[in-house]
Amino acid sequence: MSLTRHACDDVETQILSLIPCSSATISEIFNFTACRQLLQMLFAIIFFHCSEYVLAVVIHGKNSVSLGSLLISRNYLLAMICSLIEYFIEIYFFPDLKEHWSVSNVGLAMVFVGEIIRKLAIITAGKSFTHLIRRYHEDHHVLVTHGVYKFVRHPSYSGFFIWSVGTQIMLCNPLSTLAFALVVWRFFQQRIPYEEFFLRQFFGSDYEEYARRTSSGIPFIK
Ligand SMILES: C[S@@+](CC[C@H](N)C(=O)[O-])C[C@H]1O[C@@H](n2cnc3c(N)ncnc32)[C@H](O)[C@@H]1O
Repeated sequence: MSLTRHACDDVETQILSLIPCSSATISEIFNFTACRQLLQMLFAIIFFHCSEYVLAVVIHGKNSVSLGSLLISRNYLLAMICSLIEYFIEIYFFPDLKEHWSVSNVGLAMVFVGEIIRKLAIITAGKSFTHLIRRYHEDHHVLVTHGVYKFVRHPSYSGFFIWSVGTQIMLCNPLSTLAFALVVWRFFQQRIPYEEFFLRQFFGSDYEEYARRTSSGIPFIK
């Protein structure tokens, strides 16, 4: 009986001795740097998705918009979760990596710039902008070549490219920065020719000429 009690006391002492240690570790992980970077990330994500949905409702009307306009896919969620896992592993094992504030601030600036370019594109294209690629021409779908579309053919994609890579630079996540750049680039490399196939069908030589004089807006994609 007294032996069992002794054993219990030992276990209790060991558990208690662990508590201050683990709370210190948690406060080390959630220091000022982590709180600021993770809050910035949270705001960037919430603002991006909510504003996509609100703009779609304002432009197309509530009845024509689904929750798909929040632009949250399974692969996107997976990518974001992986980037957070990278963040927590690195802040635990290499905390100094997250203290590169000049790098993180460049990422924050990219998030702002990317967001502005994307939203300018959506507002400029108005009803011609849909989250899903149109495969049939509709009367109100006109070729847009003014505003941000004067400078690049795919400003909303340029904006998203800058925004998404920016979120990872902001978190000082080297692996996810590289992975996001590659995956998002590959996604647009496949999507742009598909989208332009229909734009050429809808607008013929007008689109041909526009495409000839205007670059895509994504590096290494013609
Ligand atoms: C998700 S939006 C992307 C628009 C454009 N690629 C961009 O990055 O800003 C896709 C829809 O926009 C339409 N679209 C793309 N470029 C357009 C243009 N210059 N004028 C009119 N519609 C366009 C396509 O037909 C497609 O249905």
